[in-house]
Amino acid sequence: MQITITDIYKRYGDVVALDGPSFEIPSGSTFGVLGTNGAGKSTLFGLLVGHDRPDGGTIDVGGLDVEEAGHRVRERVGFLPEHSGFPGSLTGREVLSTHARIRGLENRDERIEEVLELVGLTDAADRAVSGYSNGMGRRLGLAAALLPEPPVLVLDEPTAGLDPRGVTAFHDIVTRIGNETDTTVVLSSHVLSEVESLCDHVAILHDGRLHASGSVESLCATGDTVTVSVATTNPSARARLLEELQLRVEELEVVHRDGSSDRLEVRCDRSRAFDLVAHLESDLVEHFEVREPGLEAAFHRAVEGGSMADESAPDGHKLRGETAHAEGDAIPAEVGR
Ligand SMILES: Nc1ncnc2c1ncn2[C@@H]1O[C@H](COP(=O)(O)OP(=O)(O)OP(=O)(O)O)[C@@H](O)[C@H]1O
Repeated sequence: MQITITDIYKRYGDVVALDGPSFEIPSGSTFGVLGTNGAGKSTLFGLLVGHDRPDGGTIDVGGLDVEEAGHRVRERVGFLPEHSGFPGSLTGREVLSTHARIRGLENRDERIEEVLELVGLTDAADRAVSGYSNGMGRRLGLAAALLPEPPVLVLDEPTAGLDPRGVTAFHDIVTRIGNETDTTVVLSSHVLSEVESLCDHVAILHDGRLHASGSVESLCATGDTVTVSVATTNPSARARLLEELQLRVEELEVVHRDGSSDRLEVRCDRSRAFDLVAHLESDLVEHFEVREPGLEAAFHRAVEGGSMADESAPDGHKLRGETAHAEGDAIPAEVGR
């Protein structure tokens, strides 16, 4: 089911949370909404699932306007909010049974078994939710969202706070949903590697504005830089190597800034990559890895490059880059994992 977002505005008092982004979410895609903290992702999701009303613009879900046909749209959209909680004394199965009753689902027992199996909670279904781990709680929330077989699934930071096993389990479920159903999955995340592996399309928001959207493949293909990760022999070797590289390689950008570690991550123009690698043949270096620009580079380019509205501004007042600014160390720290 296709979703079309057109010139959507939302403000909270003086804060403009969404400043007119427009983009399409293709039917059946797994779509990532990316952005810096406060970019407007959760606000957008709140509007998309009909929990809140926009101050301007429209969101169309499969031909229905969210504002005009709120109830019918909500039937089409399963939602896993960023924070969800269930009464701890109920078992997982009882939680789902309550949700199914509220939704008026037929064949409810059968469907409950199906979603329990899909999210890997069959064995834990009769345990009280108070004993569930964080990851199990998230999977139960996903099961509840999936119960009515919605054609659209919206997941707000679904893996935030999960341990690596929980993250992997969640990824497997989302991949399965993507492969085995026509569901349009819309998710937000700060972990770019996660979005790159799960999603086929993305939108990048910053300060409530759209900075890029399209297929992951097309966004990643436009990079002209390479990233080099270097493990040095110790932190002082790291400092010496960095000093040497900065002297010898033009326009070197340091991606990983932690001076107390022996790891160094730098980015440079593709044309300088040979120079860079030549200087890594040194006894300061344990090993290194050269990476093609991925979604991480596309994200930084988009955030630093200005919004799409700036590019198309007819009066020329809003020049590319004028309104956008990188938020110093905060961006690599948040998204560069
Ligand atoms: N209920 C609210 N009242 C006031 N301001 C709000 C409210 N909800 C969001 N905002 C503000 O709107 C902006 C967008 O917030 P939002 O939560 O949508 O961003 P986000 O991209 O989801 O951020 P994060 O990645 O940190 O979760 C922020 O400046 C935030 O402080």
